[in-house]
Amino acid sequence: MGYPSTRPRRMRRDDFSRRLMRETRLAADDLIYPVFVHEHAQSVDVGSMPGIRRLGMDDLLRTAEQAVALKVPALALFPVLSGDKSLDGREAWNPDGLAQSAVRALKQRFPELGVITDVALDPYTSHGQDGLVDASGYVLNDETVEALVRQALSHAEAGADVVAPSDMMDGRIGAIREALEQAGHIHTRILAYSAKYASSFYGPFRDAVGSAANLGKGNKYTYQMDPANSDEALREVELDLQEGADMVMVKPGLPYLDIVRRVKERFGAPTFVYQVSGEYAMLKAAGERGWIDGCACALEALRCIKRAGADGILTYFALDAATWLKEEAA
Ligand SMILES: NCC(=O)CCC(=O)O
Ligand SMILES: [Mg+2]
Repeated sequence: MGYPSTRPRRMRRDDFSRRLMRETRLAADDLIYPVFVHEHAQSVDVGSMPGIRRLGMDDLLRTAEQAVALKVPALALFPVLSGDKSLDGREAWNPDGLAQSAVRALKQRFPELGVITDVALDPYTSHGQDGLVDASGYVLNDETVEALVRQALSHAEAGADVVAPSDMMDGRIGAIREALEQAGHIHTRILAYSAKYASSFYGPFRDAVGSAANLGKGNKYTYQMDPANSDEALREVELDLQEGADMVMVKPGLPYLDIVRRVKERFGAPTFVYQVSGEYAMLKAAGERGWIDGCACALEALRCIKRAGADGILTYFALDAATWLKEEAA
């Protein structure tokens, strides 16, 4: 027999056999669209995230309509406050606050669209941290958890389908789950940001929600995870699942796919990935300069996140990607 004895290229030769042996598929069903909503009627561009705007209520509803039409299953809502920031972030659990009002408006118009809310204090605190701080600036765990419980309950009462604690306090999933059960919100899902790393890729997001100036030179190293760690992510995910999380998340995405793979293999739980603002900004910027094919690279990144083990992806490309996928299939 001649050399080579095996020819893997046979299966790659034609489109039909490439399609037959494709191991994973990216679909609109896999995508969650993060949206920024603010109090003003006019929408405003986010400079460091081309194509992304802080939405006024009308545009938020228009965006939701597009998501429904493209079969994107859910939106993740991030409020941008201009005033009302305080040391303890109390606006976070105002039943008539921006997030709560946006949830009500969305669920009323688009009951079939999943609405995910962010549970964390950073959009609401004058210091830009995700929780309450002591005199030295240290983020207090148990006091913060109490505030997060109030915030999560106010979201559930407004009609949120999923509450997503993104704060990384210890024990908050258990506390929120117990409070939801006691209040009769037995159907409210919890998407836990379980392995959220202290990443520099969040920069454009902090511009978008306007917490960058509040945070100043501060950092989140005392609660978000060290990018050097992997075993710690498994311990965090295990705790959140024990405490009652329905879904877990790894964040950011592309530089953390080893974590995604370990989490999915170890626990087999619904596992989500947040392709964060910095990842989006890099792809957009290089695409706009013509240095890469922005659309092809975005779809490739999303496919790789899926291949690593993600069941779904929070991505600022969600609507674009759903459109491109539709065009590909046509
Ligand atoms: N809770 C959301 C974030 O902290 C940042 C997400 C991003 O950078 O896109
Ligand atoms: Mg934890």
